[in-house]
Amino acid sequence: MKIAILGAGAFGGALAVALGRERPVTLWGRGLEGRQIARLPGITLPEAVSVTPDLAAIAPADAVLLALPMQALSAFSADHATLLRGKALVACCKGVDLRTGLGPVELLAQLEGGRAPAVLTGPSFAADIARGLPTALTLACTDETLGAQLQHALSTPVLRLYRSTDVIGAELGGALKNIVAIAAGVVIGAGLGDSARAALMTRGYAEMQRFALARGARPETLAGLSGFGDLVLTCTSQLSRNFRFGQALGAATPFDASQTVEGVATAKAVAQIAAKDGIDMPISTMVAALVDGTVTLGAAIQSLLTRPLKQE
Ligand SMILES: NC(=O)C1=CN([C@@H]2O[C@H](COP(=O)(O)OP(=O)(O)OC[C@H]3O[C@@H](n4cnc5c(N)ncnc54)[C@H](OP(=O)(O)O)[C@@H]3O)[C@@H](O)[C@H]2O)C=CC1
Ligand SMILES: O=C(CO)COP(=O)(O)O
Repeated sequence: MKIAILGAGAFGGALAVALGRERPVTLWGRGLEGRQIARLPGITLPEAVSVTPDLAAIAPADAVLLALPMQALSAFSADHATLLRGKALVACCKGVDLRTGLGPVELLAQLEGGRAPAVLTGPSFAADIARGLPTALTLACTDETLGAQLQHALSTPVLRLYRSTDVIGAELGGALKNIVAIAAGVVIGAGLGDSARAALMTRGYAEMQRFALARGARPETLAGLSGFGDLVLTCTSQLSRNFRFGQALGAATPFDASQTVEGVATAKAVAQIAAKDGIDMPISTMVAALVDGTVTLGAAIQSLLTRPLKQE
């Protein structure tokens, strides 16, 4: 299976490093030249990685990994539908498209004549993958045969892929945990303490399950790497941009706007869907309001703490 990766940011670059240590792989990024990845300081791409700024160069690939920010995926895949047609597409982004309310797999499935798209998601910081540290991810695809082929093609001795057919559960776990990570960052930034963060994570997980199950996800997927696993990682590490963004919000300090923080747009998308479908999502709704500036930090905290007492 010939593999191409689209997007030479942190995650695309890290996947190229990991796979390129084992097999040939093509990495495309706009304006990409040389063997350094701007978002991965100190990392050099292995020799087996062919680097190109020319998208046509990925034409021979059988499998294409799309490591782009979620909000760029819809336009990008539509613009390059002809090139992507017939290939095994693997979404590597975490989020919900704000315009359509769709996840990455659902967006890619809209391309005509395509094979069942897959999603690669789970607890994995690009910096860890690029350093060759052990990582476990979920590869979800409704086509079991293709899923197994991708699992083997994309696993390495230190990058272990677990297979699933629950693409909705896998993509929603990765999308929703970013919202909770922003909220966890707010809790820590505002000085509310580790106990409050644990409570927030637990109630956030309940919220993730409520939303994902309503959309057809399986509970065990949410309890796996792509849900619970990534929630724990992202809510507890300073390496997470979503967590750091929330922390800055909670502490009222500046944050580098050039960073990709997927939870911002996804919180808005999820809050809209939850309101329309009548799903109780207090944390996501509050994060959406907070990032929109329609509620103050004090009011957001107060609103979550004064919800009616209920059974767990
Ligand atoms: N970083 C991580 O640890 C992990 C990230 N992910 C997920 O991977 C996805 C990508 O994130 P990440 O790599 O970290 O983000 P980065 O900000 O590091 O990189 C994003 C890349 O996408 C490119 N890009 C943005 N918009 C477009 C577009 N319209 N057309 C073509 N290329 C575009 C950027 O190019 P340019 O620089 O030219 O703007 C950049 O190379 C996210 O959904 C994230 O949640 C998943 C697991 C781990
Ligand atoms: O998804 C990630 C880890 O699994 C990366 O998290 P951030 O996007 O918050 O940096």
